[in-house]
Amino acid sequence: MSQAFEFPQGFLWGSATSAYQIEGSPLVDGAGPSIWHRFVRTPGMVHDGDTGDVACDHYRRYKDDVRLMRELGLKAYRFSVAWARILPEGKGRVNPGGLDFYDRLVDTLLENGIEPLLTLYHWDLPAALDDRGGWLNPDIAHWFAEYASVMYRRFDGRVKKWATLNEPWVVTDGGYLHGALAPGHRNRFEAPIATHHLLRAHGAAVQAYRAEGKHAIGLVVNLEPKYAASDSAEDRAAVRRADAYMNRQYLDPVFFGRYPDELEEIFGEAWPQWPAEDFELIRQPIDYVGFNYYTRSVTRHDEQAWPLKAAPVKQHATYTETGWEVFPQGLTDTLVWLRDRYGNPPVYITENGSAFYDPPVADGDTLDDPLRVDYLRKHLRAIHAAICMGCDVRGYMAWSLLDNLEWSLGFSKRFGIVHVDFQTQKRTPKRSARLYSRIVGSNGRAL
Ligand SMILES: OC[C@H]1NNC[C@@H](O)[C@@H]1O
Repeated sequence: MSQAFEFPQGFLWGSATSAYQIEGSPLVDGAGPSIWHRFVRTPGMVHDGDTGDVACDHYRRYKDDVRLMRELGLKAYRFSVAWARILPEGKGRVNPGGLDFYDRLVDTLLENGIEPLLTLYHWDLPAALDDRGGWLNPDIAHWFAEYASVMYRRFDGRVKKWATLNEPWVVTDGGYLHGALAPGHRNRFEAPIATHHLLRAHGAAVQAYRAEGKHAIGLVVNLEPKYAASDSAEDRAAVRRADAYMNRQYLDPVFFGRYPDELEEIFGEAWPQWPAEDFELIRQPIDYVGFNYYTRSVTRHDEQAWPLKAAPVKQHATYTETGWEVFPQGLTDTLVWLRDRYGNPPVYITENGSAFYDPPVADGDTLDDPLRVDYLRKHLRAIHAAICMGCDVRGYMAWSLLDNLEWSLGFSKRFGIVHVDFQTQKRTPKRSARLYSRIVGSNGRAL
């Protein structure tokens, strides 16, 4: 092992999942339906008609999965809570059965020396709130803060790292602009409204945490660095629009209390004006940034590309099964960008991983996944390089612990470092899991 890639002492090594993608049992023990429980039943919206009705059956198998994390030597586990298990109607009546499940999960993690990192919202809005307009209803900031407070009071003694939202950009772009994700709207007037209400909900939940919590709370964003396809003014302007829309649209309001100027250019008449007090709520200081990294985009001007007038340019490179270029340098570049633009905030890589075709499970207890091994090694080295440049990166959560439901792609794309046979629910660590275990155990020296 080399000292070349040793990470700082206390660097937090773990893995990540989300409720709807792995739990199954969506309506048991008093839970209410989520918008994904509905969306997967919309013909044609999810690959092969796959649903989260069973998924990885984690709701019932969580003890085995925690044992698997312990055997891999993981120190932390990032998971999300299904809001509709806690508040079946999204607000008002609290469901003891839902709280009890997450009690069991958190206690099992702690008994196994694994730190829980809890995300309050990972896309599975209670359907009852969607019936009231969901992220388009300004009252959702209060509904979300009410839900968050129920969770803080129950778990803050055991959970020390909270996140309000996972990837608000995906919620808005997928759920309200392009319609590929729940609730499946395609409306350029709704998208900025959903964005703003997501940010207000984030701020309200952080404000509630400051009144009730004693530890750390942050926001998880997906960031995708944009590189100009040429040095032309058109392509550089396209990069600015794409970067504003995907990367600065959420962090600028949180850190600066304002949206990037490019968004009014992008949305035009559909871009609302918001009252100043909203930004005072949104810009509540956070304790860390959760950064989900997968890929970059080489971007050119495209007059026909709605609404950004920007389009990706394919590269001569390795691409994952989800069509994402493998580009570890983008992770280093974006960490440096975060350091310089937002004052070097503490950052946890809350998701990073890759979907590649996995051959059928080999005999014995490991499945070979060379492309994912290569992706993992190169991206961890990219993080190490950023740390050496002074970026305050404090942890890494591999996406994902398990193969799971990749939203509208169903079970067709496998991100897990552990293979799941969805017929038998058998878990089989892949070679990437074995490597990751050695990296965790040596704090990076095995890289
Ligand atoms: O596409 C891979 C992952 N990206 N971030 C959000 C997760 O829910 C996805 O599975």
